[in-house]
Amino acid sequence: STEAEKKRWTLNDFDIGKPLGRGKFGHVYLAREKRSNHIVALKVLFKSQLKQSQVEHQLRREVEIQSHLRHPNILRLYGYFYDQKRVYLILEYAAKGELYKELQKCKYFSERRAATYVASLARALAYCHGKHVIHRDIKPENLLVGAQGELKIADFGWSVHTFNRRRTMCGTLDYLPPEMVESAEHDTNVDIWSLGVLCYEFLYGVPPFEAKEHSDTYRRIVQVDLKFPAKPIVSSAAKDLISQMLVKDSSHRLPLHKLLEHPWIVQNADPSG
Ligand SMILES: COc1ccc(C(=O)Nc2ccccc2)cc1NC(=O)CCSCc1cnc2[nH]ccc2c1
Repeated sequence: STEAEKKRWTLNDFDIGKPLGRGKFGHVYLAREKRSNHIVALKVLFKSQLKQSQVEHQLRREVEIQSHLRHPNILRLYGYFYDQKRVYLILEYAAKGELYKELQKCKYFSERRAATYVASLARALAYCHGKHVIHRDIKPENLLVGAQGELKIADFGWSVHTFNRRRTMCGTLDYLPPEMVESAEHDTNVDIWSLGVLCYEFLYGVPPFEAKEHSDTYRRIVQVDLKFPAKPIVSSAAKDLISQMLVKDSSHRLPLHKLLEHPWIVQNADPSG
């Protein structure tokens, strides 16, 4: 681990800048580490709220996992520190912000842009699975964009924030695979399903099983009621890839290394990611 992990950081090591957003457990600020002038995102969590939600162990486990993850498409957790009332997470700052805002702005992405994002996420997930880390909750709200336009899985504390965000994101179940909706146990193949849902949303601007009522979304997911709209026009190669990922039996979903060899990815993804 680098010196960043070992050092005992304090708030005095940072100049605090503008707020970047807020979650249930606290706010995130742009910050600059004074000695190195390194720009980071400083996430401030209130111990009182962590305690009353019994998530301290969750946070400790997550900090432990994140401190070993090093991948260009996974947002870094450089370190953490705490004072009397708060815990501070020193996070990588993604200069181009939240992907879902970009998706809302341009409705849907070109096939090249979608394939480039899907390929970089597949590489990041393969890296995580290699380290036995799964359920990197990959939906647009959890993806940030770095200075060079590269995607970063930001992972807002998946089981905590996402639950919180899922409720605040008007309770979307859209990204859950059948086995999670049916609350069976899940494995790394849940991430293939979520990546398939994401690929669909990148290309069509809406998730594949969207419905007005929760119960309808639930039914569409467990029945894998997959339909491709006539507009926007999407290549059959893209539809073929999505159809191989959104498969009910998790063991029959296209594995990540096969995804990276799929013609649609090979022909459309920018290799630099
Ligand atoms: C590795 O990442 C994380 C690791 C852990 C946690 C976390 O809170 N865990 C937790 C909390 C409580 C209980 C249990 C677990 C959160 C993140 N990541 C984020 O929160 C991303 C947005 S903050 C950063 C950031 C960067 N770059 C930006 N550019 C524009 C906005 C923006 C925002």
